Amino acid sequence: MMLPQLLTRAEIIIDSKVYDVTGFVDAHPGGESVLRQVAGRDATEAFYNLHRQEILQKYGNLCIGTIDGEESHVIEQHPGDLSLVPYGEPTWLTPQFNSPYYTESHRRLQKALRIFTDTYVTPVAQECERTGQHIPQHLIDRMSRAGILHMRLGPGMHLHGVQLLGGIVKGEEFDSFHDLIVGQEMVRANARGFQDGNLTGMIISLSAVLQFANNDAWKSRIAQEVFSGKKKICLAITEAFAGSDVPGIRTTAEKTNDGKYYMVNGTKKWITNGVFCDYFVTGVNTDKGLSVVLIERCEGVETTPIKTAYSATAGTAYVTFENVKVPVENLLGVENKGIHVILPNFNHERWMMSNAVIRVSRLVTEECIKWSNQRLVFGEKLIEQPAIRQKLAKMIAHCEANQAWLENITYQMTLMPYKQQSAHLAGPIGLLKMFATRSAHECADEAVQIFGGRALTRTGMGKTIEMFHRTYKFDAILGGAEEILGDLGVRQALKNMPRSML
Ligand code: HEM
Repeated sequence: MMLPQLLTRAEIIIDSKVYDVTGFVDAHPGGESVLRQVAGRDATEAFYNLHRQEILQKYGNLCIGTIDGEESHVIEQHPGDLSLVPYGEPTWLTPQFNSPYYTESHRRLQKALRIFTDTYVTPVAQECERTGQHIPQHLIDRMSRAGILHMRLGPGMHLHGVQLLGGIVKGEEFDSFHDLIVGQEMVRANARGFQDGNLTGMIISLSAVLQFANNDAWKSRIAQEVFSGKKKICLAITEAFAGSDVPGIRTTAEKTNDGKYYMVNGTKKWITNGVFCDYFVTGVNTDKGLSVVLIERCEGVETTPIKTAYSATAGTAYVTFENVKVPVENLLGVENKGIHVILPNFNHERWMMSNAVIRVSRLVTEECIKWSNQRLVFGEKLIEQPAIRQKLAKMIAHCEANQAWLENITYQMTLMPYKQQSAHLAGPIGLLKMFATRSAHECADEAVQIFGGRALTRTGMGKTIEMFHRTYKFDAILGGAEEILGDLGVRQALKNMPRSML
């Protein structure tokens, strides 16, 4: 329909608002001619067939007015808002549903963290993912002040007395469901390389220092430096020679004659955050077995970035230790019994990875539901195709099943003392992570088919799908490959099988 003469050739209407694109046509990523073709017309349908509402929010300065007597129909999302897309949120955040697990304290944390993530984390995450820059200090400082660095380690004494997000939740009341919320809210920044670059190394290594340091004053110093954001720490276990096969590592630590130092020699590979870390919680071979020592960056420690499928913002490193002198006080746990330092932390790491990939699978599903309702093909919306609805059904089912299983395991974590968790939950957590990444595989595959060519480009409407399809394998490999974890789950279950059942 041609619109009133008051529109000049470079003005268009989208959802009852008038945009003057005169100064924008040359810069339009979709080209100049498409805009000229619709100039002077209502371009609502053409626009939403190819763009998201967030683009209009970004280019809000082009809007010069609203058509008299008309109202906008498309909802604008603001920082902190819940998604209104069906299945866009887990059921506990869907008003019509109930949940036995979440208290007011959990809900307060969710709200505050969503605003924090939308406002401060997402813009930085998107930029770092694009440029490959490491996480900036100002964001680390802001997270530190809000207690987010403490929270990301999960429940524990380290949270006691800490003000969380300005005091809305007490450190003492923080449990595994708060932990679940922190993980699920922060991954909504939707930048897989940054997700790991955002100090994931700290989560999986500082916990070992807190639990196994042999000197309290030393432990407090390291913890204070890291929680304040002044120093960065990572876990250095895997090697070119040994991935999930931890006992196979070759990095050696030999005691000096005076017994005061270890001389460390060897290499580590795939070390998340290694490029920008000050401390390395490192697996080494001592004379009779595996030990874990904290190595401070010094002469003899070299880190080189490894190019991975996700952005360099993760700081993934190849690390070389050459005659590195490490004080024996930096030993964590007992010499030659390092496996007891490494194993307990695997549970939280695997649970945390499952938590994240389950939430991102939902985000991908939400993108597909939106796109299917937006995209016009052969004169009708994509969602009119039964084949598309089948794909969405499968994706939704995977997301819902995984979230329910995750919440069940998380509930057990809130009640079981630490020792019981190791005995009873290592297997179920392994199986959960295995299944969550199998589901991610299914969701990534279906999402690409739904988005078509746009799922193969790093910018534009399909960018979330492109990234997920390119990176979900990080979750299927890191922290224990699917096959290893499935096997662990079955072996642990069989340990508890009574002989009388034979
Ligand atoms: C205020 C109006 C508009 C703005 C601010 C705008 C902005 C953009 C931006 C930022 C992109 C890059 C893709 C992305 O990041 O998603 C893009 C792509 C594109 N735009 Fe626009 N656009 C506008 C109106 C239109 C209209 C009315 C049409 C068509 C009639 C159009 C056609 C296209 C096309 C064909 C692409 C390439 C998209 C693809 O291949 O997926 N744009 N636009």
